[in-house]
Amino acid sequence: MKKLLEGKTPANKITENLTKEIKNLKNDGINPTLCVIEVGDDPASKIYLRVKRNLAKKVGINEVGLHFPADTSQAELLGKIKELNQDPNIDGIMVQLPVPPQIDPRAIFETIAPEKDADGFSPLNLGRLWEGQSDIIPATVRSILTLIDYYGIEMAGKNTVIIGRSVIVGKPLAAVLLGRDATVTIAHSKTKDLATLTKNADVIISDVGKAHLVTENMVKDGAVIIDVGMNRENGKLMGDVDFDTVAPKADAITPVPGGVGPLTVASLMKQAVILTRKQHGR
Ligand SMILES: Nc1nc2c(c(=O)[nH]1)N[C@@H](CN(C=O)c1ccc(C(=O)N[C@@H](CCC(=O)O)C(=O)O)cc1)CN2
Repeated sequence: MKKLLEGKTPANKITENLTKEIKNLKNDGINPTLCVIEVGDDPASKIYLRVKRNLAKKVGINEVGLHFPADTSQAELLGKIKELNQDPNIDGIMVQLPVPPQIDPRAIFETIAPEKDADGFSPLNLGRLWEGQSDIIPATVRSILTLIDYYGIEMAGKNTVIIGRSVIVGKPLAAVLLGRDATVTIAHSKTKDLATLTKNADVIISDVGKAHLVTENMVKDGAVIIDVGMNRENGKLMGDVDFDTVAPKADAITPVPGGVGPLTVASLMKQAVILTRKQHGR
């Protein structure tokens, strides 16, 4: 392995730049405000929300946290989102996932106003990615692009296999990488011979949530491997890629933890500032 694609250094750089940018906005009387909604009491979400709160404070974003009990109805949540859509003091809105089963995440994505869509999950913003718009994009996708740019990975003409077809990572990532002239294939649970695809890939990006999914015999020498998976095995956090055996073959590979993950929250803050600028005509 030639390069370890660690996320902390580019995340710190984003944080530094955002701090300066927000200071300038505040000097002009603009106070970026992000509303973060939690429904229920998912323990992992609590940790991510704390990280979001702390980073917002660090860079100078005004974070408004709202907590709803786990039995909140979809109608009640959507009603609150509609109110926030109309609130001129709120620049960005996001609802932490997962939400309780009585709430359909798609209804949330469809209700958040596209111009306040901090997660970049609204159908309009997701659709615009296929037209080449890439200023409002899901945080994980932005994080992957940040790694690609920071480490100077050229995507044009690269055979790129994305494993996972989620609406919030796999599909938008395909749109954005097509925009970078990559040759993109999306593989998923019904894909017949995953190894044949991955063995021919210059870049493999996995977001499935299955430990040891990508093994050494599935990867060609010199491939770039980006692992978005987060799995716990005997208490240990690991990605979808068998890091120890795949890393020696790879030209570049993300660690898990420490790769895409640390960039996710910084990417959300970046997006909150982009939304703020747009709403204030900057
Ligand atoms: N509305 C949203 N909900 C969720 C999102 C999202 O982008 N929007 N993503 C995840 C959770 N998440 C942020 O919300 C998140 C996930 C992982 C990390 C991270 O730093 N991971 C570390 C490991 C952390 C650990 O030890 O558990 C890493 O990979 O190195 C940050 C944020 C689901 N919900």
